[in-house]
Amino acid sequence: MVTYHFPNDPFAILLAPPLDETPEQRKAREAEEDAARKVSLRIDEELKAEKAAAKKKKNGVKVLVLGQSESGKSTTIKNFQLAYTYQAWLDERASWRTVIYLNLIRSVNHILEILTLEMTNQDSLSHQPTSAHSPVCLRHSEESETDTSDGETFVARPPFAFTGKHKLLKLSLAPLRSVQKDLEVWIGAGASKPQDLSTWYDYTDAAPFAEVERLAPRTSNPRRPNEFFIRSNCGWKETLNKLRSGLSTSPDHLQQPKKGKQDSVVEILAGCSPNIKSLWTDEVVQAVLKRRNIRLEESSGFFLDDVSRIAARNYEPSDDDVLRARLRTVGVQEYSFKIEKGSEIGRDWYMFDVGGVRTSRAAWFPFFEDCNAIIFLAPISCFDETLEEDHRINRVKDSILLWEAICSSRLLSKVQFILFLNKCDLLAAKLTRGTSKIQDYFPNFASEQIDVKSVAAYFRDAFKSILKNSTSSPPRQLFAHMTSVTNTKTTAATLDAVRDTIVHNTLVSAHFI
Ligand SMILES: Nc1nc2c(ncn2[C@@H]2O[C@H](COP(=O)(O)OP(=O)(O)OP(=O)(O)O)[C@@H](O)[C@H]2O)c(=O)[nH]1
Ligand SMILES: [Mg+2]
Repeated sequence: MVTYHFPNDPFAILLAPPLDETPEQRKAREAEEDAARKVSLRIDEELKAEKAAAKKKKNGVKVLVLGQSESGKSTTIKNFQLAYTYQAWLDERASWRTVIYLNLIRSVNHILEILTLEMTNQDSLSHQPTSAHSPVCLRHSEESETDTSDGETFVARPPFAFTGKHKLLKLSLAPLRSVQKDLEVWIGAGASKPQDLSTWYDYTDAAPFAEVERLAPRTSNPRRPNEFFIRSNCGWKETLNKLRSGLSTSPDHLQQPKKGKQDSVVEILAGCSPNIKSLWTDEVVQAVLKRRNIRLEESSGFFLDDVSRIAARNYEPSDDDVLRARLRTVGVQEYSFKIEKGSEIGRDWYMFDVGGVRTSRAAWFPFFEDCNAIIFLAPISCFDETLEEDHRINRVKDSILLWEAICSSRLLSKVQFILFLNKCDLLAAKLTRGTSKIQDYFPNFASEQIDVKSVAAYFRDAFKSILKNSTSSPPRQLFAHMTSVTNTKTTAATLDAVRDTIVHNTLVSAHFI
């Protein structure tokens, strides 16, 4: 029997093995203690690694990419990936295939819905005795077709020449509706539409984070709820990882796609490909879309022109496809890059991509704390459009309100601002068409010349004067760029300039220069 001596140590007495411990019990105890020691060592190692990562991050450059939904934030980050971490980009590229399928199928289903509506309306009008031999009468607004209430202006429009071909196309492409539903479940939150706020009695706030900042105590750090936001499993990086591993991104395990489901999507799409092409190139369908002022080719996630290539069984997404693919960001997604060129070679960059819909913006605030620069995207082609989440609000006006709040944030008073006046390619197309007049939406626009340059200059001045009037001291310089971030060539040059600006200003504020 072993005798133990505990000179007045109550803990040692408490933890001591029983005095009558048998050799077997001792062996089991020692094995248990050994396992516990290993766990403790592993935890120590993890804590050390976390501390090292936090220290490294402290020395890195932190950039927040902000702007309303569909302003091009994720696309800008994709450009950074392309330019600075091409291997990671390549690893991820194939996973975008499912998202591109969904983008394509959504466009097809959108056309089918409109076609069905138009055919039904025309059918019911043609059965009315007065219109049997006369042109179909439509209300002047492009959307309503059958309302004959008093006081409306009506214009006579020739009926569309629908034939049996359109009925057949509708029938043969009908399975795509359930494929879309499957893909949406499969992809998860990023595939869903944002919550519709337009039926709310009150307008929602453009910058709900301003209220969070106002309420935050000035002395305390607005601590980041790290685990929830950064490791949020609904960010698109996680979505892509799951798509790559063939798992459902839906939290509901009952919704897991059956094995081979992706193969069946590929098969259905390949089978539908000729009919999709026939639908998209059909003259009557094009006329329907035109009359309704729908320009699918300018909306996000447009792939109808590439249907034969994308619906091929061996389809692999190209860089350009990935850049044009649309997946809504939900939560906040962190990206890290190492600068591979110039004097700052080896420096770590951390970029944060956020969800831009109004209801997501309160979640931005915790990331304001220690950021060095903000890239703010304002899509200026949207001067005549409204927010998807609230059709009462003009998109450029929303961007301006958002910018005002960011400029007056106390926490951001020392942060470098870089403005991307984005979607200049779409602005050019819109101005050339001449269907919308900028003065109808921004009556102060006074330039005689109406082109991309003058419109961009008008908005740049508006953003600049807001920054100038904000309270920061010393006044900050605004670096504004006209961009079309789906164009990788022109964007690469902009990103180099942005990188140099951010690095320079970060060093200046750290008193290194
Ligand atoms: N033509 C054109 N399309 C663009 C441009 N910038 C972005 N897009 C497209 O617009 C869509 C939306 O872009 P995203 O980068 O996903 O927008 P986001 O700001 O991240 O949107 P949220 O994640 O909802 O906040 C994508 O399909 C892009 O390909 C541009 O400059 N020109
Ligand atoms: Mg995004």
